Amino acid sequence: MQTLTVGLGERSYPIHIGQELLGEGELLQAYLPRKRVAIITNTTVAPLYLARLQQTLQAIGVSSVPVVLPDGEEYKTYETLNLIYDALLRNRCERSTPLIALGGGVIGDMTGFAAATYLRGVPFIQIPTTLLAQVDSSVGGKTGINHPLGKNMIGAFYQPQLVLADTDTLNTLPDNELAAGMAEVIKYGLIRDLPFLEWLEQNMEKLMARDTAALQYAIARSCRNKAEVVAADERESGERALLNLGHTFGHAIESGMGYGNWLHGEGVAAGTVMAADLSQRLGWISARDVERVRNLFERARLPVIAPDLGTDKYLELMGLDKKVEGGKIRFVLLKQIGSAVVYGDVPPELLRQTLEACVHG
Ligand SMILES: NC(=O)c1ccc[n+]([C@@H]2O[C@H](COP(=O)([O-])OP(=O)(O)OC[C@H]3O[C@@H](n4cnc5c(N)ncnc54)[C@H](O)[C@@H]3O)[C@@H](O)[C@H]2O)c1
Ligand SMILES: O=C(O)C(=O)C[C@@H](O)[C@H](O)[C@H](O)COP(=O)(O)O
Ligand SMILES: [Zn+2]
Repeated sequence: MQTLTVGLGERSYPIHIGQELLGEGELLQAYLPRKRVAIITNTTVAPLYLARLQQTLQAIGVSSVPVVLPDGEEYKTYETLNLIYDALLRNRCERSTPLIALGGGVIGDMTGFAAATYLRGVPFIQIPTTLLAQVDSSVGGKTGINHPLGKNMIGAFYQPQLVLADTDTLNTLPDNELAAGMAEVIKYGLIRDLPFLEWLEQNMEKLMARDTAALQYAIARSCRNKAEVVAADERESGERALLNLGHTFGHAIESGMGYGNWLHGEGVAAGTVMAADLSQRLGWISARDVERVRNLFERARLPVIAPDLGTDKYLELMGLDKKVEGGKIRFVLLKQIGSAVVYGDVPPELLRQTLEACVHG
């Protein structure tokens, strides 16, 4: 097992990464003094891992209230959030009752937001079971739900007390979901960790074949990158925005195509190729660099051609991005491979060229 820390003063917390952690009650014990928790999960993850977690909790004398939600990005909504509140109230969960998120990023984001708001705040623990959640969404405290007009539009910054990433849970993850997580892994290399990007280029086939040691290394290195960024800029007043590489385009793809039709990681992959294309049009990176980015996503079996929503639709959807300032869209772009910046002065003509070029490959 490897342990990292997200350094946020008295709100600092550990990330434990390793095999068979769902059975390690001692890692949870200190966070459950009142011996009762609510486990928020979904209809896919519950049959796989709920009983195992409940057994582990029982062994340390902790009882649990399971809350099993419908599965899918299309359920990351106000209505589903309300199902969590209903269950917590019906079961008389108190301020001292921690919530455990057992699942992927959708469950983690919604559980975190429920924890931030139920009784004005209860403790929560992340037990991420997808690659994406283990490398990204379980760390850093961005919580929330979607709005029909835009991704993650309603939410709060609210940190978990503990992240427990049991890499064995990835054994049941479908291939396309493994690939989706890889998009965020590649992101860290592109924005701030060139040696990691080079390692990914050397090891992508091993990772996609689920080599245990390679996956464990990639998860830990991703978490280290994310933890450093979050510790430096918890509420995204600066550097944290770099974690949004590919997301301005990607979120537009997700909402424009209808939530759940493109996976988040798939939107990020195609969106990152668009960001690379735009960076090239600005003269910052070369055509070979763009090809390098495209090639790595392809090797991770991710889409590199964006859906043709129409240029005006893209512009409308991206106009709702959370990074918009004074009506101007601010993009995360590549100054060079391994180094990103936030840039708000993209000439409209170049943006249109990218939107037209990237939907045709
Ligand atoms: N808060 C953040 O910082 C942050 C970061 C990145 C992404 N996100 C959000 O995370 C979400 C995407 O997360 P995701 O990719 O984990 O998607 P997800 O939560 O929808 O999970 C993907 C699918 O895998 C299933 N699943 C989960 N664990 C499994 C397992 N071990 N075995 C088999 N199936 C399993 C899920 O039920 C679901 O069907 C998006 O809503 C995105 O906006 C948030
Ligand atoms: O943690 C962050 O900060 C990120 O931007 C991580 C992203 O991968 C993630 O998709 C996040 O939810 C996007 O944030 P948003 O503020 O653009 O909704
Ligand atoms: Zn993301």
